[in-house]
Amino acid sequence: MNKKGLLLVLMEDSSGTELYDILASRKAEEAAWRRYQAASWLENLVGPIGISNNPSEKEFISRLRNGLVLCNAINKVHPGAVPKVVEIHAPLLPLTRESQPLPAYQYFENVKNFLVAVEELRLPAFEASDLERDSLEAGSGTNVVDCILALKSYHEYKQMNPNGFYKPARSPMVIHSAIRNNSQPISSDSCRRLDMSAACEKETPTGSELKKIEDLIAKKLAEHMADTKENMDSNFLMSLRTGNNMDPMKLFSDILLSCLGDKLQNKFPELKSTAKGGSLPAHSSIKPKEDSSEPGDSKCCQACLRKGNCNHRQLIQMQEKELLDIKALLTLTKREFQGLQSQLQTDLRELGIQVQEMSTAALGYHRVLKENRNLYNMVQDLKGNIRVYCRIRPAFGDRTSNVIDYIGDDGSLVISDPLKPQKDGKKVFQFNRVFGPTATQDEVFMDTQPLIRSVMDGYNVCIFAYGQTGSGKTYTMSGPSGRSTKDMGINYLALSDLFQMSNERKDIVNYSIQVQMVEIYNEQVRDLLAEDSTATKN
Ligand SMILES: Nc1ncnc2c1ncn2[C@@H]1O[C@H](COP(=O)(O)OP(=O)(O)OP(=O)(O)O)[C@@H](O)[C@H]1O
Repeated sequence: MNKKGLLLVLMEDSSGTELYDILASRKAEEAAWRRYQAASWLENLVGPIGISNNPSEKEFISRLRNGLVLCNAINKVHPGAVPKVVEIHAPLLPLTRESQPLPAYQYFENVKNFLVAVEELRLPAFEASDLERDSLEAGSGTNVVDCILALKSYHEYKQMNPNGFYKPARSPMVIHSAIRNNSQPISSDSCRRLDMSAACEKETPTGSELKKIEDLIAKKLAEHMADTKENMDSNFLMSLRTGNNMDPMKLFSDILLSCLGDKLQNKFPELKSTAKGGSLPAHSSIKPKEDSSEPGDSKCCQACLRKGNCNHRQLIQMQEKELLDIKALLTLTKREFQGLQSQLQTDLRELGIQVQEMSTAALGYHRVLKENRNLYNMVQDLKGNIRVYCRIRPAFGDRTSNVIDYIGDDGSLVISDPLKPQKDGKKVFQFNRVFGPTATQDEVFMDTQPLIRSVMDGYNVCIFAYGQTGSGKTYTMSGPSGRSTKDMGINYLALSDLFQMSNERKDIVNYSIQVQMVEIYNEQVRDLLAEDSTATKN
């Protein structure tokens, strides 16, 4: 079954007369309200026009028939819109053809000029004939009212936006008017049923009139449905067909909303809240956009719609975008962190390898050091565990005669006694090394110094001087008398070397150094550092 057929069945199933009366009553109320708005605005704009508070369509049209009020109004809204207005100086009485003081063509001039001006402002116009007939046809007054209310909207817009571009809004009533203009005219009798005038409001439509109106509504609804997508599903139609107990006005509203769908809701956002309030059937295929969101969000947006301002969806979208950015950043950071972790592990592995290599090198070094030490001490052994050096003290004063005949580099010493024959007077001695009278303290210590290192390696070493009185033992071992640091003897130089080497090896070996001073004199040993230095030991 096609849609038109469905709608016709629907209209027949509803109680026709009752539905028609309710529809007519609602439309009449709305038309009266709009006439009142148009008349009030005109009076505010151009002054009293002699019209009642609740004008009938006939009264309203008769007041505007000469076009004077309309021209004055549009000139107030848009100065100069109608350059030449035909003035009428007559009391404010209802104007019929008989009471018109000027020829009708002059009034027609005003109306024609007004309509031209309205066209130039791109506002919905009406036909001049809408004002000419005393017996009005259905919708004639509606067109005029629509035009005046559009002019009113234009005026209000221009007052708020002097330089703005006015885009005329189409209200459902304007749509209704347009439909009427494109359709065949409805009989004046039928139209009278939609009027609020006392003469018409109680009349009951005949069957043929009712059928005509029903056909017209069904045709227009079917045209809208054809223009839109499948806005009505079979469930909805079935429910309508069987919905005998439904409120007829609600039913009509549902049909309109279903047929016009999003197109109408987009043009008139206020219908969204109406639709959400229950006018749309729950099973309708037309769903408000908010229905797809969360319940809390929907409530929130309803509240915002009432305020005329809703930015929650935009905020949510922004937050979702930020969330995505943060997620991307987190992923990037995780990747960088993993890269750093991997790099750190590589560095640690390389460091471990280097430490291992250094440890191996250190072990090798210690092994080599030990070997070197062993070789060193072996050399010292080879040089002899007991070494004897000879130092010749310089001669003093008049004892200038020199008995030293020869000092060899190999430690040989030849002494000649001038008092004895040549052969018997010569004596040869052999030492490890012989230091002549000119040898310095440092030269003597140089040969002793390797033994100090042997001490630090754990070998026992003993150095002592032997000789007759005044031969220079004290001088060689301690140095010249007095506190001079110049020409220090072997004892001081050896101790200095000992502490220096101990300091160099402090990280490897902890040395403990003790000093003891004894004197061996006449076969007796005396502790020189003891408090009772007179105590002796044999
Ligand atoms: N190589 C030297 N050069 C210059 N002066 C020296 C040298 N050897 C010793 N003398 C001087 O000779 C003197 C005697 O030396 P020293 O006192 O050292 O002898 P000694 O062997 O210690 O005597 P004693 O056994 O009586 O103590 C000192 O005045 C000392 O300065």
